[in-house]
Amino acid sequence: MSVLPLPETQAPWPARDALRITAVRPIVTAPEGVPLVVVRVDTSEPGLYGLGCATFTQRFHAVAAAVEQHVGPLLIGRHPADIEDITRMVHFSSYWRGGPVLNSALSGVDQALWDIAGKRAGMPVYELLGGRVRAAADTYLHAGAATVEETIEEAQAILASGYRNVRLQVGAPGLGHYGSPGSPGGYPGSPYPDGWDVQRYLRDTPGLFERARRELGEEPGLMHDVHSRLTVKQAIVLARALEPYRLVFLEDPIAPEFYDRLPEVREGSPVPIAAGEQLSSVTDAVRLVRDGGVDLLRLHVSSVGGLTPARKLVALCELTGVGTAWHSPADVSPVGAAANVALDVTTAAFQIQEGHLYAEAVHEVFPGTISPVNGYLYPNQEPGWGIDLDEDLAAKYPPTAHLHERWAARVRRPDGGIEAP
Ligand SMILES: O=C(O)[C@@H](O)[C@H](O)[C@H](O)CO
Ligand SMILES: [Mg+2]
Repeated sequence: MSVLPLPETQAPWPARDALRITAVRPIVTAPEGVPLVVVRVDTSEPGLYGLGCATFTQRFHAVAAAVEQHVGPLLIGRHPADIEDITRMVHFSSYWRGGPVLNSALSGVDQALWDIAGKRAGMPVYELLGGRVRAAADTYLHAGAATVEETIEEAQAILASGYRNVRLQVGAPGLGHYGSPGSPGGYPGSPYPDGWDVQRYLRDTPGLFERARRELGEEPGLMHDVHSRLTVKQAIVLARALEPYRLVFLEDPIAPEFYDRLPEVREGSPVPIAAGEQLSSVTDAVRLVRDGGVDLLRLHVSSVGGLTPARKLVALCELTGVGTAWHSPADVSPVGAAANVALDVTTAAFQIQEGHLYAEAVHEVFPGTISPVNGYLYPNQEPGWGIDLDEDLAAKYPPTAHLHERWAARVRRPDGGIEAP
């Protein structure tokens, strides 16, 4: 990358001091098999750098190239304090803007700049955001097995280890089921025997929750992820069938292509609707909140462009009575997970945080990775995100094609037609 500042991308105001951005680069690493993309922004002050999450695991090469070739050079020579201006400049300068690739790249630099801001101030990012309104973020883990019995057992183990909330998914015939193992050849007489059958899913899912309430009791918070493959009416039928089990939320009932119909789903649903992890447009997220499409907004913070746009959406939620439940499974880096927690503990809109127990290798590559304590995620107390990246170790875990993408490619109905995965 050229180290020469581009005159056009510099601020038209004098910087307060001599600090400057000197380098921007992506680091891709897969310590638990999931390719994670992190951006490192270096400055003219020795030892002062920031890390940001740019993970779009299904298209990680494209994000890395966007950072390396397009976004990074725009930042050289800028003072790292101008986060708002820099991110607007990056966003608008491509003219055709947004989308998950460019927004993930933008998120990487944005979060890295917040990390630098925290390090300069000697404050964790949550203090820069105005300080805490709660001590920690309550979280949930996933239970998902081939049978109802095994799923309940997994849930029991999660609850026994200190969590109060658990997401339940149960397997079904075929390979297209989300969040739990299926079985090949589930529909032997069909054109595509590994297919996924919506009627079977609509029949099985309420049974899982009926059994869960019976065996887990009334106390645990329960949630379920449809993974975006129902019609509006099917979603309402499912939501009504789940009413007796008092879910914390029903997630992604319909595909993002039909989000303008989410208000209908929400209107007809007796359980809270959570959606938004697939959004890569701030404007679309605003519409979702403004038009009554969600009880809980579920951002993948890097796909909307980072902390800067996310905190504005948080404010919108807070001011309009909508909750937040950020996306954070294995395909968010520990830096992104820390950004989630910073938002969680600084807004009254927060409801619940998706949690993931990172493999030991992830903790080694990213010292400071937040671990839940009794099911709560506490923000790090160190300046910035409080998370580092051991690049030598990261290089020992080269990325390969992500399994999620290969799974998604064969989600079809038994008749062979592709489903939104
Ligand atoms: O809510 C969730 O954790 C899932 O929807 C995953 O994010 C999705 O499979 C992509 O990794
Ligand atoms: Mg989901």
